[in-house]
Amino acid sequence: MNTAYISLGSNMGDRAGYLEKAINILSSHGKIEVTKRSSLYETDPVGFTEQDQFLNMVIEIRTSLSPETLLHQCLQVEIDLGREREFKWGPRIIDLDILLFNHETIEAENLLIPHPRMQERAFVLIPLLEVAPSIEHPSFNAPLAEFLDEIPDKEGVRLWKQINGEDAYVHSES
Ligand SMILES: Nc1ncnc2c1ncn2[C@@H]1O[C@H](COP(=O)(O)OP(=O)(O)OP(=O)(O)O)[C@@H](O)[C@H]1O
Ligand SMILES: Nc1nc2c(c(=O)[nH]1)N=C(CO)CN2
Repeated sequence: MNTAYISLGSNMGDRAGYLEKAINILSSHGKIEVTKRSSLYETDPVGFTEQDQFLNMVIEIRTSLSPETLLHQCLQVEIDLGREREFKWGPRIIDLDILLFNHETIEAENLLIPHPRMQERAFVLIPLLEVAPSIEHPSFNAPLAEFLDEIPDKEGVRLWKQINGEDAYVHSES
């Protein structure tokens, strides 16, 4: 059985509803079990900044699927929910990125794992560290918490809805 981490984001329409639907569609696939889910974070857009704020979260899954089939399932969720790709880093009703797959590194034409930009993104690292506080980056062999320490724009990521109760990792703005 494989363990993987997936980042979900939405910045159009019923953002929380799209995240929930995406998780439901993934779970309805008999070979994907969602084992942990982070709180929801409202995040300032990174990259193309002239767009609405995102809701972001991370889930941990267990699956017997290969990384390629898991990617296919993630892309299928995006299609099922009606995502239209306007332009790279632009607004989207749903986006699913595979962050980590076991401790593997994969460099295929259509699939890069670990996700190449994950260690630069507070909107990824804060929810990821909530569900997996001591997880390491497979290529750098360093705890991902160390990368978060280096990111200057953490105030752009705010807790929106706590899912895991008092134990949730909460980035404090004060
Ligand atoms: N780890 C990964 N998870 C999801 N998609 C990946 C991954 N590695 C490569 N891809 C490829 O990226 C494509 C999706 O790119 P997309 O246009 O959604 O990028 P983006 O989400 O806008 O930007 P970013 O990749 O910076 O998050 C997919 O079709 C897929 O083939
Ligand atoms: N805050 C935030 N910014 C982004 C996001 C995202 O999910 N959240 N996704 C992007 C492309 O994947 C680009 N920029």
